[in-house]
Amino acid sequence: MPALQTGLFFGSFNPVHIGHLIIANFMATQTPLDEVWMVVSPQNPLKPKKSLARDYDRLHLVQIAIEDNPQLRASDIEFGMPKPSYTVDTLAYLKEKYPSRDFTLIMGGDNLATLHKWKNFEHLLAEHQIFVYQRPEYSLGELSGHPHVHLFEAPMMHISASYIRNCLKHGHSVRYLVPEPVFRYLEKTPLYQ
Ligand SMILES: Nc1ncnc2c1ncn2[C@@H]1O[C@H](COP(=O)(O)OP(=O)(O)OP(=O)(O)O)[C@@H](O)[C@H]1O
Ligand SMILES: O=C(O)c1ccc[n+]([C@@H]2O[C@H](COP(=O)([O-])O)[C@@H](O)[C@H]2O)c1
Repeated sequence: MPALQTGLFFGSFNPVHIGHLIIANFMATQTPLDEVWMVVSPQNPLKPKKSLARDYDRLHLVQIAIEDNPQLRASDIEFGMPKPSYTVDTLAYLKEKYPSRDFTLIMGGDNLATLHKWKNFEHLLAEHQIFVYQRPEYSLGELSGHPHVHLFEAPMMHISASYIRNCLKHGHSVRYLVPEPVFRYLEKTPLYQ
């Protein structure tokens, strides 16, 4: 049987928003990938931990955002691993745990531009394909010419989790910026006030 092609979309998802979901769905339906796992990172090595909601709250928001889509899955694989989360270590663990899957990394052009700062990025690139969606406001950097880097033009929303947290902090509505179940959950449970 051919290996299942699984895309890994890593992020803090603090909180998940429609910009993330548009990318996950695009990659699951318009590329050779069979499915996309949204991997919730407890701590990004290059970002401050400040204003980060608890791991399981962020995971729950991703779960309720995608529960009706069989091609998308929320993953807590990094919760039990050493912090901060280095992607190369997570991939080594996943490869061992799921030998019948091929894992491809999904990232935005902004992340590709700083990939040379990631732990063992040469190994990451040698072992895995990377599907990159272009973000018009960022240049791609030197690694965009690597044979394992594949560029895609996906629909893009100009929003970020920081913008959403800021709206919530000031009591502004985030309706339609996040999926409806996430909006309803955040109304009842003020994670970012
Ligand atoms: N609007 C968007 N469209 C496409 N990709 C996005 C968008 N916002 C974030 N991403 C990408 O999604 C991944 C996970 O992002 P992350 O969880 O850090 O969200 P963020 O919205 O960038 O958060 P923050 O504003 O807190 O930095 C990253 O690779 C990031 O580049
Ligand atoms: O492995 C690394 O060295 C590394 C350095 C920076 C970021 N990452 C991962 O990349 C993911 C997306 O990063 P970001 O900055 O867009 O939130 C996040 O899950 C991080 O754990 C990984």
